Amino acid sequence: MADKIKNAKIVFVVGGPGSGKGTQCEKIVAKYGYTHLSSGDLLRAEVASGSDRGKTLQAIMQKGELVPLDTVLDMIKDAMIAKADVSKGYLIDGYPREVKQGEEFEKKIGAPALLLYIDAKGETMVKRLMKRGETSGRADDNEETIKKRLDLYYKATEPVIAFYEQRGIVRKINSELPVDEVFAIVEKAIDELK
Ligand SMILES: Nc1ncnc2c1ncn2[C@@H]1O[C@H](COP(=O)(O)OP(=O)(O)O)[C@@H](O)[C@H]1O
Ligand SMILES: Nc1ncnc2c1ncn2[C@H]1C[C@H](O)[C@@H](COP(=O)(O)OP(=O)(O)O)O1
Ligand SMILES: [Mg+2]
Repeated sequence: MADKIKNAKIVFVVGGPGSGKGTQCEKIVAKYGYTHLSSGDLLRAEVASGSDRGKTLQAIMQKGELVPLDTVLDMIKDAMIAKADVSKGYLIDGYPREVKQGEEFEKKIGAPALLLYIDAKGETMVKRLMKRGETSGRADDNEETIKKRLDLYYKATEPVIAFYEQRGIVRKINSELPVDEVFAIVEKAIDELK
């Protein structure tokens, strides 16, 4: 595995629910042609397939909890391998959500070159998610689940940022700004990778 993707940069995209991870990843794909892998999207695809595994996942996600580490890591790994021949870079969006996920990823796949920390205030994230919930059809974009996701983000995911800060690969992105202004900051971080 490490061999197949050795020349591709791995970028972790971390931030709270509704911070704007997916929005910025789309723009990175458009400009840089990186492969975008959202753990949430991969999980929702499994749910949509109607499989038994999907049903179990759906119940966990609806409660705003984390699905088992092995499930999500295997999905990401398979998706990375499938794109290995064409990828110059990978955006790993929504992963790691806890320090242990980062450690296991590095054991099985490789080390990230950069962590984009998409940062917005709690109240901003709640507002955006409530708005997104009007059209997203996502079972977890409701007030009760949003609150749980936010709590879990502060408890489990923020330590991930501190963990990678020690390694000097974290770039904090102010996601309170309009989308294009946020992207201008993101571009600088990606350009520095080259
Ligand atoms: N910089 C921004 N300013 C205003 N709204 C934003 C910004 N970034 C994202 N949004 C909106 O907030 C919502 C959540 O964004 P999304 O990219 O889905 O976040 P995440 O993937 O982190 O949950 C979306 O409806 C999106 O259009
Ligand atoms: N790395 C991961 N580990 C465990 N569960 C995950 C996961 N990534 C996503 N999930 C599950 C739990 C999340 O509440 C749900 C939605 O994730 P998401 O689509 O990344 O949310 P968002 O983009 O709003 O931050 O999927
Ligand atoms: Mg997202």
